[in-house]
Amino acid sequence: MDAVVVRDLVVERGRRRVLQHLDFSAPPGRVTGLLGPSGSGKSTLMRAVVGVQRVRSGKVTVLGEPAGSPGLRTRVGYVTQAPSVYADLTVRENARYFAALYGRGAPAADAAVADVGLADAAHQLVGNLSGGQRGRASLACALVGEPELLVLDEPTVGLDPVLRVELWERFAALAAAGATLLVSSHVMDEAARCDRLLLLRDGALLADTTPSRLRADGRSEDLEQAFLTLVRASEGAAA
Ligand SMILES: Nc1ncnc2c1ncn2[C@@H]1O[C@H](COP(=O)(O)OP(=O)(O)OP(=O)(O)O)[C@@H](O)[C@H]1O
Repeated sequence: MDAVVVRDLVVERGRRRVLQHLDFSAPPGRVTGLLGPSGSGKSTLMRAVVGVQRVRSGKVTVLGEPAGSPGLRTRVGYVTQAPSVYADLTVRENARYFAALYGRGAPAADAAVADVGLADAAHQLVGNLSGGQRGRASLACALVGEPELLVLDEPTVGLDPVLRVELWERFAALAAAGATLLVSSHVMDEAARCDRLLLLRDGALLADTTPSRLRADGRSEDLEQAFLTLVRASEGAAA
């Protein structure tokens, strides 16, 4: 069974149609990357998957249930671009607080903090951390519940290259252990680390593909170049 199934999804925000008749499914135990330029609708689609976005029409099914169902609360982890951790608690206290909410103990919390590379900062108040560190603290709090589906909105923004690579390795390990990840990015070199790629442009799905298929279809080893070739081809087809 696919972990996420989206059928004919239409979302309007303000007076604009920001998602236009999207159809896709995300397989379990895989990292599905959601890529596209700023404003293409990545965050809106993630909000629809976690059930916090009002939709105009269409259907979003997550782990076999309608998106946003109460039964999904502990099965789905969501990390937004704005870190959602308590500034007046330390990193460790935050992780332990979320661990308690998920019925897990302190060792699980400490392991999640280490997983995001924050073991050395575990005793620091979140309010004193850098933006990138705060984002990782937020990620640790989502990981601690070991959700079956992790929805991560641009989790590597503001991180140095070493940390970015480490986090992507962590995502791959989570998927190998059975979790499903939906991860957005506007950096095409991160696309190479995904099993599946959804390329969004102007709220429409330009391609539902894999890194190797994108390279072949876009006739370039460079994913950014291949993506641009697809964009130009679609613009040519629309003209
Ligand atoms: N609260 C809102 N009210 C009205 N329109 C909105 C709202 N939030 C987003 N939009 C519009 O919806 C469209 C999609 O935005 P969304 O945030 O989903 O894009 P994105 O691909 O995640 O962008 P980014 O990479 O910059 O976060 C954009 O045109 C944006 O201006």
